[in-house]
Amino acid sequence: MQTRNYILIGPMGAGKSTIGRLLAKELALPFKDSDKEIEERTGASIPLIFDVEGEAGFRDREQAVIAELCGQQGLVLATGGGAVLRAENRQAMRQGAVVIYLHASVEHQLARTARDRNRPLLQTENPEQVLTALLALRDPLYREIATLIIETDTRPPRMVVQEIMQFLSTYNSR
Ligand SMILES: Nc1ncnc2c1ncn2[C@@H]1O[C@H](COP(=O)(O)OP(=O)(O)OP(=O)(O)O)[C@@H](O)[C@H]1O
Ligand SMILES: O=C(O)C1=C[C@@H](O)[C@@H](O)[C@H](O)C1
Ligand SMILES: [Mg+2]
Repeated sequence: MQTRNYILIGPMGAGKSTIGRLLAKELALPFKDSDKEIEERTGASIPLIFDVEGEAGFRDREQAVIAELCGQQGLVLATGGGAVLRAENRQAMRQGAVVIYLHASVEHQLARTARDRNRPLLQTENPEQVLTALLALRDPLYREIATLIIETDTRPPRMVVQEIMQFLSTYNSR
């Protein structure tokens, strides 16, 4: 049962990194964060990678990391908000994994990302407009590969984890 991967997808500020870490503790599985993994392997921050290589360069690095981590077993993996953009990533992520879409409204995404300068796509005059456009484009892609969708606007991280665990208790015993 514990050999499958548990993959968190969803927009910036949905809580993938925060909830992924807590969920990994609950499941007693190793936790990986594709954004962190990219930074460690590149030896550069995400903003610097975007500056030097552009978003396309970042997406190439992201694809390589996702392919490798999805090839492993028994991980909890928090992905970046744009990891679903490439069909190759969607295919790799849905392969034998439980894919959990953490949903958050633009209002909550905005509040949760406001003070963090580490997200290059939001360093603009109007982050609300950017988040709205990104969610419209990506929401169908998140839904396409989701095993489970959880609303995070009204639930603190621990409650989100509890809900995931409740779902898994029936899903894993099928
Ligand atoms: N359910 C929640 N309720 C309130 N605050 C939350 C919730 N989930 C996460 N947060 C807070 O929102 C901020 C962003 O969370 P986090 O970094 O986990 O998002 P993310 O989905 O990993 O974003 P990214 O796609 O940019 O990596 C953090 O400060 C975190 O504490
Ligand atoms: O939503 C996105 O496209 C991104 C989200 C972050 O997790 C990082 O992967 C990066 O800042 C891009
Ligand atoms: Mg994250």
